[in-house]
Amino acid sequence: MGQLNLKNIHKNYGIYDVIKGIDLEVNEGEFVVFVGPSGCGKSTLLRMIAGLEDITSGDITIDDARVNNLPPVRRGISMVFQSYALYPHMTVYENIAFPLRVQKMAEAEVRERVEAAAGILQLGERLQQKPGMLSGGQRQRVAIGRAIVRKPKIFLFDEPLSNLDAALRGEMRIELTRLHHDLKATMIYVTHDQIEAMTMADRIVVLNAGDIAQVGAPLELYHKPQNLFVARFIGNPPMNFLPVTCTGVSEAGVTVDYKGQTLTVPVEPKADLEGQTLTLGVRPEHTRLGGGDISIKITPTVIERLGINTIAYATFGEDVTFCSLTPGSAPVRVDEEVTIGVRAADCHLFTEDGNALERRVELTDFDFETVMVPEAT
Ligand SMILES: Nc1ncnc2c1ncn2[C@@H]1O[C@H](COP(=O)(O)OP(=O)(O)OP(=O)(O)O)[C@@H](O)[C@H]1O
Repeated sequence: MGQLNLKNIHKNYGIYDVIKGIDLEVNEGEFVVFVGPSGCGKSTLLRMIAGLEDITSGDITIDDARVNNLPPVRRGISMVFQSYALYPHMTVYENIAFPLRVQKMAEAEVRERVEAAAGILQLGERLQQKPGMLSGGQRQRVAIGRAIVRKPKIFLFDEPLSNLDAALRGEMRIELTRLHHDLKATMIYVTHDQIEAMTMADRIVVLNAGDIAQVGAPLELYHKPQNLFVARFIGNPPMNFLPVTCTGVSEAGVTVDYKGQTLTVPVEPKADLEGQTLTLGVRPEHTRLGGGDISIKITPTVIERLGINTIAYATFGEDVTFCSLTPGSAPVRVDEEVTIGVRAADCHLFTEDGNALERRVELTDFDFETVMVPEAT
Protein backbone atom coordinates (compact mmCIF):
# COMPACT_ATOMS: atom_id res chain seq x y z
CA MET A 1 0.00 0.00 0.00
CA GLY A 2 1.27 3.46 -0.87
CA GLN A 3 2.35 3.20 -4.49
CA LEU A 4 2.03 6.41 -6.48
CA ASN A 5 2.10 6.82 -10.24
CA LEU A 6 2.20 10.17 -12.06
CA LYS A 7 1.57 9.99 -15.78
CA ASN A 8 2.19 12.97 -18.06
CA ILE A 9 1.07 15.52 -15.48
CA HIS A 10 0.61 19.08 -16.74
CA LYS A 11 -0.43 22.22 -14.93
CA ASN A 12 -1.15 25.55 -16.60
CA TYR A 13 -2.10 28.80 -14.93
CA GLY A 14 -3.55 30.65 -17.92
CA ILE A 15 -0.66 30.93 -20.36
CA TYR A 16 1.89 29.80 -17.78
CA ASP A 17 2.92 26.21 -18.12
CA VAL A 18 4.27 25.45 -14.64
CA ILE A 19 4.35 21.61 -14.76
CA LYS A 20 5.32 20.33 -18.18
CA GLY A 21 4.50 16.64 -18.45
CA ILE A 22 5.87 14.75 -15.46
CA ASP A 23 6.11 10.96 -15.33
CA LEU A 24 7.15 9.39 -12.05
CA GLU A 25 6.63 6.18 -10.10
CA VAL A 26 7.06 6.20 -6.35
CA ASN A 27 7.36 2.76 -4.81
CA GLU A 28 5.69 1.57 -1.66
CA GLY A 29 7.75 2.57 1.38
CA GLU A 30 10.03 4.90 -0.56
CA PHE A 31 11.20 8.29 0.72
CA VAL A 32 11.23 10.53 -2.35
CA VAL A 33 12.33 14.17 -2.19
CA PHE A 34 11.30 16.82 -4.74
CA VAL A 35 14.02 19.44 -4.80
CA GLY A 36 14.68 22.48 -6.94
CA PRO A 37 14.99 26.25 -6.82
CA SER A 38 12.15 28.59 -5.93
CA GLY A 39 9.40 28.54 -8.54
CA CYS A 40 10.37 25.22 -10.18
CA GLY A 41 6.94 23.76 -9.40
CA LYS A 42 7.66 21.37 -6.53
CA SER A 43 4.87 22.62 -4.23
CA THR A 44 2.40 22.66 -7.12
CA LEU A 45 3.24 19.04 -7.91
CA LEU A 46 2.85 18.00 -4.26
CA ARG A 47 -0.46 19.86 -3.96
CA MET A 48 -1.75 18.12 -7.08
CA ILE A 49 -0.91 14.73 -5.53
CA ALA A 50 -2.73 15.84 -2.36
CA GLY A 51 -5.77 16.97 -4.35
CA LEU A 52 -5.44 20.57 -3.16
CA GLU A 53 -4.78 21.71 -6.74
CA ASP A 54 -6.46 20.48 -9.94
CA ILE A 55 -4.29 18.97 -12.63
CA THR A 56 -4.64 20.36 -16.16
CA SER A 57 -4.03 16.95 -17.76
CA GLY A 58 -2.52 13.57 -16.94
CA ASP A 59 -3.28 10.84 -14.45
CA ILE A 60 -2.50 10.32 -10.79
CA THR A 61 -2.96 6.82 -9.42
CA ILE A 62 -2.50 5.61 -5.86
CA ASP A 63 -2.39 1.82 -5.46
CA ASP A 64 -3.82 1.42 -8.97
CA ALA A 65 -6.87 3.65 -8.30
CA ARG A 66 -7.12 6.80 -10.41
CA VAL A 67 -7.54 9.66 -7.92
CA ASN A 68 -7.71 12.67 -10.31
CA ASN A 69 -11.23 13.52 -9.25
CA LEU A 70 -11.13 12.40 -5.61
CA PRO A 71 -11.14 15.07 -2.90
CA PRO A 72 -8.08 15.14 -0.58
CA VAL A 73 -9.77 13.28 2.29
CA ARG A 74 -10.50 10.28 0.06
CA ARG A 75 -6.98 9.88 -1.36
CA GLY A 76 -5.48 8.19 1.71
CA ILE A 77 -2.81 10.86 2.12
CA SER A 78 -1.72 13.05 5.04
CA MET A 79 0.07 16.32 4.47
CA VAL A 80 2.38 18.23 6.80
CA PHE A 81 2.82 21.92 6.06
CA GLN A 82 5.58 24.42 6.70
CA SER A 83 3.23 26.44 8.93
CA TYR A 84 2.30 23.78 11.45
CA ALA A 85 -1.42 24.64 11.14
CA LEU A 86 -2.17 23.75 14.78
CA TYR A 87 -5.24 24.93 16.68
CA PRO A 88 -3.87 27.19 19.44
CA HIS A 89 -6.84 26.72 21.79
CA MET A 90 -6.62 22.91 21.72
CA THR A 91 -4.23 20.72 23.68
CA VAL A 92 -1.54 18.73 21.90
CA TYR A 93 -3.70 15.64 22.44
CA GLU A 94 -6.72 17.23 20.77
CA ASN A 95 -4.62 18.64 17.93
CA ILE A 96 -3.27 15.18 17.14
CA ALA A 97 -6.71 13.60 17.60
CA PHE A 98 -8.43 16.16 15.36
CA PRO A 99 -8.62 14.16 12.10
CA LEU A 100 -9.92 11.14 14.03
CA ARG A 101 -12.63 13.25 15.66
CA VAL A 102 -13.69 14.37 12.17
CA GLN A 103 -14.00 10.68 11.27
CA LYS A 104 -16.06 10.18 14.49
CA MET A 105 -13.73 7.42 15.66
CA ALA A 106 -14.46 5.72 19.00
CA GLU A 107 -12.67 7.30 21.98
CA ALA A 108 -10.70 4.18 22.91
CA GLU A 109 -9.19 3.91 19.44
CA VAL A 110 -8.49 7.67 19.33
CA ARG A 111 -6.59 7.38 22.60
CA GLU A 112 -4.65 4.37 21.39
CA ARG A 113 -3.59 6.07 18.15
CA VAL A 114 -2.74 9.44 19.75
CA GLU A 115 -0.66 7.79 22.46
CA ALA A 116 1.16 5.62 19.93
CA ALA A 117 2.00 8.67 17.78
CA ALA A 118 3.03 10.69 20.84
CA GLY A 119 5.33 7.82 21.85
CA ILE A 120 7.02 7.73 18.45
CA LEU A 121 7.47 11.50 18.47
CA GLN A 122 8.46 11.81 22.14
CA LEU A 123 5.47 14.03 22.91
CA GLY A 124 4.07 11.84 25.72
CA GLU A 125 4.79 14.47 28.40
CA ARG A 126 3.26 17.28 26.36
CA LEU A 127 -0.17 15.93 25.55
CA GLN A 128 -2.06 18.25 27.91
CA GLN A 129 -0.15 21.40 26.90
CA LYS A 130 -1.25 23.96 24.33
CA PRO A 131 0.88 24.60 21.22
CA GLY A 132 1.87 28.05 22.55
CA MET A 133 3.96 26.34 25.24
CA LEU A 134 5.99 24.32 22.74
CA SER A 135 9.14 25.05 20.76
CA GLY A 136 9.05 25.20 16.95
CA GLY A 137 10.43 21.69 16.66
CA GLN A 138 7.86 20.30 19.11
CA ARG A 139 5.03 22.04 17.23
CA GLN A 140 6.20 20.47 14.00
CA ARG A 141 6.21 17.08 15.73
CA VAL A 142 2.58 17.65 16.77
CA ALA A 143 1.73 18.37 13.13
CA ILE A 144 3.51 15.15 12.13
CA GLY A 145 1.61 13.29 14.86
CA ARG A 146 -1.63 14.50 13.37
CA ALA A 147 -0.54 13.06 10.02
CA ILE A 148 0.51 9.71 11.57
CA VAL A 149 -2.76 8.96 13.41
CA ARG A 150 -4.67 8.82 10.14
CA LYS A 151 -2.47 5.90 9.02
CA PRO A 152 -2.26 7.29 5.48
CA LYS A 153 -1.04 5.37 2.45
CA ILE A 154 1.27 8.28 1.61
CA PHE A 155 2.74 11.10 3.69
CA LEU A 156 3.31 14.42 1.94
CA PHE A 157 5.63 17.02 3.48
CA ASP A 158 5.79 20.58 2.13
CA GLU A 159 9.03 22.19 3.39
CA PRO A 160 8.19 21.15 6.97
CA LEU A 161 11.50 22.29 8.50
CA SER A 162 11.84 25.72 6.87
CA ASN A 163 10.68 27.63 9.93
CA LEU A 164 13.22 26.02 12.24
CA ASP A 165 16.75 27.20 13.00
CA ALA A 166 19.70 25.32 11.52
CA ALA A 167 20.46 23.19 14.60
CA LEU A 168 16.84 22.11 15.02
CA ARG A 169 16.53 21.36 11.30
CA GLY A 170 19.47 18.99 11.64
CA GLU A 171 17.80 17.21 14.58
CA MET A 172 14.44 16.99 12.83
CA ARG A 173 16.08 15.53 9.71
CA ILE A 174 17.34 12.65 11.81
CA GLU A 175 13.92 12.24 13.47
CA LEU A 176 12.13 12.14 10.14
CA THR A 177 14.58 9.57 8.81
CA ARG A 178 13.97 7.45 11.90
CA LEU A 179 10.22 7.92 11.55
CA HIS A 180 10.38 6.71 7.96
CA HIS A 181 12.35 3.67 9.07
CA ASP A 182 9.84 2.88 11.87
CA LEU A 183 6.66 3.42 9.85
CA LYS A 184 8.03 2.05 6.56
CA ALA A 185 5.52 4.38 4.87
CA THR A 186 5.70 6.05 1.48
CA MET A 187 6.85 9.64 1.99
CA ILE A 188 7.15 12.50 -0.49
CA TYR A 189 9.00 15.52 0.76
CA VAL A 190 9.41 18.93 -0.87
CA THR A 191 12.38 21.14 -0.10
CA HIS A 192 14.67 23.65 -1.77
CA ASP A 193 17.49 22.49 0.52
CA GLN A 194 19.80 20.02 -1.22
CA ILE A 195 21.26 18.89 2.12
CA GLU A 196 17.80 17.76 3.30
CA ALA A 197 17.36 15.99 -0.02
CA MET A 198 20.76 14.25 0.12
CA THR A 199 20.43 13.16 3.74
CA MET A 200 16.86 11.86 3.80
CA ALA A 201 15.92 10.62 0.34
CA ASP A 202 15.97 7.13 -1.07
CA ARG A 203 15.53 8.90 -4.41
CA ILE A 204 15.70 12.57 -5.31
CA VAL A 205 13.65 14.18 -8.08
CA VAL A 206 15.41 17.37 -9.21
CA LEU A 207 12.94 19.79 -10.81
CA ASN A 208 13.88 22.61 -13.16
CA ALA A 209 11.20 24.99 -14.44
CA GLY A 210 8.40 22.39 -14.34
CA ASP A 211 10.43 19.53 -15.82
CA ILE A 212 12.37 16.69 -14.22
CA ALA A 213 16.09 17.40 -14.60
CA GLN A 214 17.09 14.00 -13.13
CA VAL A 215 15.78 11.29 -10.81
CA GLY A 216 18.18 9.13 -8.84
CA ALA A 217 19.66 7.99 -5.54
CA PRO A 218 21.49 10.85 -3.77
CA LEU A 219 24.98 9.55 -4.53
CA GLU A 220 24.01 8.75 -8.11
CA LEU A 221 23.15 12.44 -8.59
CA TYR A 222 26.38 13.45 -6.87
CA HIS A 223 28.67 11.17 -8.89
CA LYS A 224 26.78 11.16 -12.19
CA PRO A 225 24.81 14.36 -12.69
CA GLN A 226 23.27 14.19 -16.15
CA ASN A 227 23.39 17.90 -16.85
CA LEU A 228 24.81 21.24 -15.70
CA PHE A 229 21.64 22.06 -13.77
CA VAL A 230 21.90 19.00 -11.50
CA ALA A 231 25.70 19.33 -11.26
CA ARG A 232 25.27 22.89 -10.01
CA PHE A 233 22.39 22.07 -7.67
CA ILE A 234 23.72 18.96 -5.90
CA GLY A 235 26.85 19.46 -3.82
CA ASN A 236 27.92 22.20 -1.44
CA PRO A 237 29.88 24.37 -2.15
CA PRO A 238 28.71 23.99 -5.76
CA MET A 239 30.79 22.48 -8.56
CA ASN A 240 33.26 24.74 -10.41
CA PHE A 241 32.95 25.09 -14.16
CA LEU A 242 35.85 25.89 -16.50
CA PRO A 243 35.75 26.31 -20.28
CA VAL A 244 38.01 23.80 -22.09
CA THR A 245 38.54 22.71 -25.71
CA CYS A 246 38.24 19.10 -26.84
CA THR A 247 41.42 18.00 -28.60
CA GLY A 248 40.59 14.34 -29.14
CA VAL A 249 38.69 11.23 -28.12
CA SER A 250 40.11 7.77 -27.47
CA GLU A 251 39.50 4.53 -25.61
CA ALA A 252 40.66 6.32 -22.48
CA GLY A 253 38.03 9.05 -22.71
CA VAL A 254 37.83 12.64 -23.88
CA THR A 255 40.99 14.76 -24.01
CA VAL A 256 40.68 18.47 -23.39
CA ASP A 257 43.00 21.45 -23.32
CA TYR A 258 42.92 23.80 -20.36
CA LYS A 259 45.25 26.76 -20.86
CA GLY A 260 47.90 24.64 -22.60
CA GLN A 261 47.56 21.67 -20.21
CA THR A 262 46.19 18.39 -21.50
CA LEU A 263 43.74 16.27 -19.51
CA THR A 264 42.03 13.01 -20.51
CA VAL A 265 38.77 12.66 -18.61
CA PRO A 266 37.40 9.09 -18.36
CA VAL A 267 33.95 9.68 -19.86
CA GLU A 268 32.03 8.02 -22.69
CA PRO A 269 32.90 9.96 -25.86
CA LYS A 270 30.31 11.15 -28.38
CA ALA A 271 30.77 11.88 -32.07
CA ASP A 272 32.15 15.21 -33.30
CA LEU A 273 33.47 16.48 -30.00
CA GLU A 274 36.87 17.43 -31.37
CA GLY A 275 37.32 21.19 -31.59
CA GLN A 276 34.24 21.87 -29.48
CA THR A 277 34.22 24.03 -26.39
CA LEU A 278 33.23 21.87 -23.43
CA THR A 279 32.71 22.64 -19.75
CA LEU A 280 34.96 20.93 -17.24
CA GLY A 281 33.27 20.36 -13.88
CA VAL A 282 35.41 20.16 -10.75
CA ARG A 283 33.92 19.81 -7.28
CA PRO A 284 35.60 22.03 -4.64
CA GLU A 285 36.25 18.93 -2.49
CA HIS A 286 38.17 17.33 -5.37
CA THR A 287 40.80 20.05 -5.50
CA ARG A 288 44.13 19.68 -3.71
CA LEU A 289 46.89 22.12 -2.87
CA GLY A 290 49.87 21.31 -5.11
CA GLY A 291 49.88 19.36 -8.34
CA GLY A 292 47.45 17.02 -10.04
CA ASP A 293 46.72 15.90 -13.58
CA ILE A 294 46.31 19.60 -14.25
CA SER A 295 47.22 22.58 -12.11
CA ILE A 296 45.15 25.71 -11.66
CA LYS A 297 46.63 28.86 -10.21
CA ILE A 298 44.24 30.83 -8.03
CA THR A 299 44.59 33.96 -5.94
CA PRO A 300 41.92 33.76 -3.23
CA THR A 301 39.81 36.86 -2.63
CA VAL A 302 37.86 35.35 0.27
CA ILE A 303 38.87 32.63 2.74
CA GLU A 304 36.38 30.90 5.04
CA ARG A 305 37.85 28.86 7.89
CA LEU A 306 35.35 26.31 9.19
CA GLY A 307 37.72 24.35 11.42
CA ILE A 308 37.49 21.02 9.65
CA ASN A 309 37.87 22.72 6.24
CA THR A 310 39.10 25.96 4.78
CA ILE A 311 37.25 27.27 1.72
CA ALA A 312 39.10 29.54 -0.71
CA TYR A 313 37.18 31.58 -3.31
CA ALA A 314 38.89 33.18 -6.28
CA THR A 315 37.82 34.78 -9.52
CA PHE A 316 39.70 34.72 -12.75
CA GLY A 317 39.08 35.73 -16.29
CA GLU A 318 35.96 37.83 -16.72
CA ASP A 319 33.44 35.89 -14.70
CA VAL A 320 34.78 32.52 -13.58
CA THR A 321 34.52 31.95 -9.84
CA PHE A 322 36.55 29.08 -8.46
CA CYS A 323 36.11 27.52 -5.06
CA SER A 324 38.52 25.11 -3.39
CA LEU A 325 37.74 23.09 -0.27
CA THR A 326 41.01 22.37 1.48
CA PRO A 327 41.87 20.86 4.88
CA GLY A 328 41.29 23.16 7.86
CA SER A 329 44.99 23.76 8.39
CA ALA A 330 45.74 24.57 4.73
CA PRO A 331 48.18 27.49 4.32
CA VAL A 332 45.98 29.59 2.05
CA ARG A 333 45.64 33.34 2.42
CA VAL A 334 43.79 36.17 0.72
CA ASP A 335 45.77 37.74 -2.19
CA GLU A 336 48.47 35.00 -2.12
CA GLU A 337 48.57 32.85 -5.26
CA VAL A 338 48.39 29.08 -4.75
CA THR A 339 48.44 26.14 -7.14
CA ILE A 340 45.49 23.77 -7.01
CA GLY A 341 45.72 20.27 -8.49
CA VAL A 342 42.83 18.35 -10.02
CA ARG A 343 42.71 14.62 -10.93
CA ALA A 344 41.20 13.62 -14.26
CA ALA A 345 39.18 10.81 -12.66
CA ASP A 346 37.36 13.31 -10.42
CA CYS A 347 36.30 15.59 -13.30
CA HIS A 348 32.97 15.94 -15.10
CA LEU A 349 32.53 17.08 -18.72
CA PHE A 350 29.49 18.78 -20.26
CA THR A 351 28.77 19.50 -23.92
CA GLU A 352 27.55 22.85 -25.21
CA ASP A 353 23.89 21.87 -24.77
CA GLY A 354 24.51 21.41 -21.03
CA ASN A 355 24.33 17.60 -21.02
CA ALA A 356 26.97 15.52 -19.28
CA LEU A 357 29.21 12.99 -20.99
CA GLU A 358 28.69 9.84 -18.93
CA ARG A 359 31.44 9.34 -16.36
CA ARG A 360 33.11 5.95 -16.17
CA VAL A 361 32.69 5.59 -12.44
CA GLU A 362 31.24 2.43 -11.01
CA LEU A 363 28.56 3.17 -8.48
CA THR A 364 28.60 0.56 -5.74
CA ASP A 365 25.61 -0.97 -3.99
CA PHE A 366 26.44 1.35 -1.15
CA ASP A 367 25.67 4.36 -3.36
CA PHE A 368 22.12 3.10 -3.79
CA GLU A 369 21.56 2.01 -0.21
CA THR A 370 18.72 3.71 1.59
CA VAL A 371 19.81 6.19 4.19
CA MET A 372 21.42 4.83 7.34
CA VAL A 373 19.06 4.98 10.25
CA PRO A 374 20.75 6.08 13.46
CA GLU A 375 20.22 3.92 16.54
CA ALA A 376 17.46 5.14 18.82
CA THR A 377 18.88 6.92 21.87
N1 LIG B 1 -2.23 30.38 -8.35
C1 LIG B 1 -1.24 30.62 -9.23
N2 LIG B 1 -1.43 31.40 -10.32
C2 LIG B 1 -0.44 31.63 -11.20
N3 LIG B 1 0.82 31.11 -11.08
C3 LIG B 1 1.07 30.35 -10.02
C4 LIG B 1 0.06 30.06 -9.04
N4 LIG B 1 0.62 29.25 -8.10
C5 LIG B 1 1.91 29.05 -8.48
N5 LIG B 1 2.17 29.70 -9.62
C6 LIG B 1 3.45 29.71 -10.35
O1 LIG B 1 3.83 28.39 -10.58
C7 LIG B 1 5.25 28.23 -10.48
C8 LIG B 1 5.57 27.11 -9.52
O2 LIG B 1 5.19 27.48 -8.20
P1 LIG B 1 5.47 26.55 -6.95
O3 LIG B 1 4.94 27.23 -5.71
O4 LIG B 1 5.01 25.18 -7.22
O5 LIG B 1 7.05 26.54 -6.93
P2 LIG B 1 8.04 25.98 -5.84
O6 LIG B 1 9.08 25.23 -6.58
O7 LIG B 1 7.30 25.23 -4.79
O8 LIG B 1 8.66 27.30 -5.25
P3 LIG B 1 8.90 27.76 -3.73
O9 LIG B 1 10.06 26.97 -3.22
O10 LIG B 1 9.20 29.20 -3.88
O11 LIG B 1 7.62 27.48 -2.99
C9 LIG B 1 5.80 29.57 -10.04
O12 LIG B 1 6.34 30.23 -11.15
C10 LIG B 1 4.58 30.30 -9.52
O13 LIG B 1 4.70 31.68 -9.74
